[in-house]
Amino acid sequence: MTVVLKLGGSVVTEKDRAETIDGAALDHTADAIADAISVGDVDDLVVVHGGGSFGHHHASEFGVSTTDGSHDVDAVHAIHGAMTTLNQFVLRRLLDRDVPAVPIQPFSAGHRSERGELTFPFGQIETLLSEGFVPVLHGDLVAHAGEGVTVVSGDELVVELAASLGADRVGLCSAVPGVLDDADAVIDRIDEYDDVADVLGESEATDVSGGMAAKVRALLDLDSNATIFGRDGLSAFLEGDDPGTTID
Ligand SMILES: Nc1ncnc2c1ncn2[C@@H]1O[C@H](COP(=O)(O)OP(=O)(O)OP(=O)(O)O)[C@@H](O)[C@H]1O
Ligand SMILES: C=C(C)CCOP(=O)(O)O
Repeated sequence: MTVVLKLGGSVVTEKDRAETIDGAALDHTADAIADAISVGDVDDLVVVHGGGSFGHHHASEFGVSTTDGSHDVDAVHAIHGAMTTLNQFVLRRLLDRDVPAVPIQPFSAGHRSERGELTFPFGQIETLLSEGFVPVLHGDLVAHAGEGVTVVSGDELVVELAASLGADRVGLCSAVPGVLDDADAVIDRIDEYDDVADVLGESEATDVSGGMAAKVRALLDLDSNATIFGRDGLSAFLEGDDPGTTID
């Protein structure tokens, strides 16, 4: 069973305070992952984490998004540097619980064409999985023809990974319990973007990659189902349930 799990930046960081980890949430998340691996609920797991107050804060300061790039070398070091710092925090929490987590830095691997299409090699991830590791990727910057560098969101990586690895389960853990309707109730299932377009917005925090609207749009393009759930749904998702919202 191959599982791709995105830990939203809004879960693992305090998204409104620059470069601030949510230590308790990170502990809870790492516990849930370690438990799922130790009881055999998950064998092949790829983790992707988002930017939260590390990536988005710096990306916004330098005016870099998934489409607007920069040639400023300081922007590269600030944004990519913050993401590798966050990645170290996530890895440390997993390693402390004996999860064989290893880093994959998208900046060193992927690139975009002038049209913005992402190319990302997955051979190293497949091989690491078959050798028993848990690759941990993150939203990052990538080289972008004609733009310098742009942001690659963790959500984009999840979609590419799920398709390339033929993932059995895809989950996005975010700060909200699922996609919410206009009365703030969790929508159980989404199969058409237009059915929910009116309630989908950007993130309430600083976010350069499009918030919930971009997530739903990207996940609808996947052949397999994906699930969007909150912190409390993580263990249930890893046990095989579908908490929150299923994107068909
Ligand atoms: N209909 C909706 N239902 C739920 N959340 C919504 C909706 N519309 C907008 N949002 C916003 O989208 C946010 C989730 O997107 P966001 O990109 O912040 O999540 P994330 O993936 O956890 O963070 P990051 O991008 O840092 O990884 C919610 O916290 C909320 O502010
Ligand atoms: C802002 C950066 C560098 C990463 C964005 O990744 P996301 O939080 O998954 O959208």
